[in-house]
Amino acid sequence: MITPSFVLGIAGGTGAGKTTVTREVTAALRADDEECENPSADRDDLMASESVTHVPLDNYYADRSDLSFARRESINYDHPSAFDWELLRTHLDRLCAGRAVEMPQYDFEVHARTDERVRVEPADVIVVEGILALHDEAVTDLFDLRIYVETDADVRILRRIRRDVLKRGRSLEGVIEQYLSTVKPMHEQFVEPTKKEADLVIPEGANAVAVDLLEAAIGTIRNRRAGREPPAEDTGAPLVEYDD
Ligand SMILES: Nc1ncnc2c1ncn2[C@@H]1O[C@H](COP(=O)(O)OP(=O)(O)O)[C@@H](O)[C@H]1O
Ligand SMILES: Nc1ccn([C@@H]2O[C@H](COP(=O)(O)O)[C@@H](O)[C@H]2O)c(=O)n1
Repeated sequence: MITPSFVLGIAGGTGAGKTTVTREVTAALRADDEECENPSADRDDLMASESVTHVPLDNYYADRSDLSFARRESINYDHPSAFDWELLRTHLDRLCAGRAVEMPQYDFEVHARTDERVRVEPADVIVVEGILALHDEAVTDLFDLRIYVETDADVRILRRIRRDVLKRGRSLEGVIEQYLSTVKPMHEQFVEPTKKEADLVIPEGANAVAVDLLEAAIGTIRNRRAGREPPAEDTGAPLVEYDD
């Protein structure tokens, strides 16, 4: 049984780059862990190693399969009430206690959970990522480090149009209508204000400097907790916060 030693929360607006930051930090941490355990590991070994558990908030949209497609299409998915916070809290508590969860999966094309559940095992590091990852106090209290990814609204909507049309089965008109009616106002009312909860603000999504800093900070805290000496090059320097 693994009891996680570090829980990271990554919030930010739609299209900000949260998933990309999560992917890069995860790859960096897996590479670090694999290198410690197996200095000659190749890329396939790295992909197979599971030292990080990813918890996307998107999988915790409330199950509204009782509603018609038309009704589900009109839900405000950027309001906190769209999420099943209770299930998320239960699952995070279980993972933090070293127990596996059956994680729901979400299908954006039909605005509903799929029938599939994926068994997710706890790893040494847990990354919780989503637009409102820093919204719920009980969830935020679990985080050892809180990140807010900040990207200009025009860049985010351009990224979102491309993604929603290509990958989420949406029309251009639909994306624009949803953005103006709910995504933008909810971002301003609920998402952006969570920036003040963050320990670190990362501009533009993934960038090499930010990922290196995150990796070093997580490594320092994990080493300290495990009672290990930091590597020679690890200065234990404090985290850097980016200003607006
Ligand atoms: N720093 C960056 N520079 C350029 N494109 C980026 C950057 N970060 C993310 N992207 C791209 O923007 C899109 C949205 O990123 P994603 O990480 O999925 O955002 P989010 O999870 O916040 O919605 C993706 O196509 C991704 O490749
Ligand atoms: N059925 C749904 C559920 C959610 N959305 C949108 O997804 C966005 C959050 O995901 P990101 O990967 O962009 O962070 C959120 O802004 C919702 O509007 C949706 O369109 N349909």
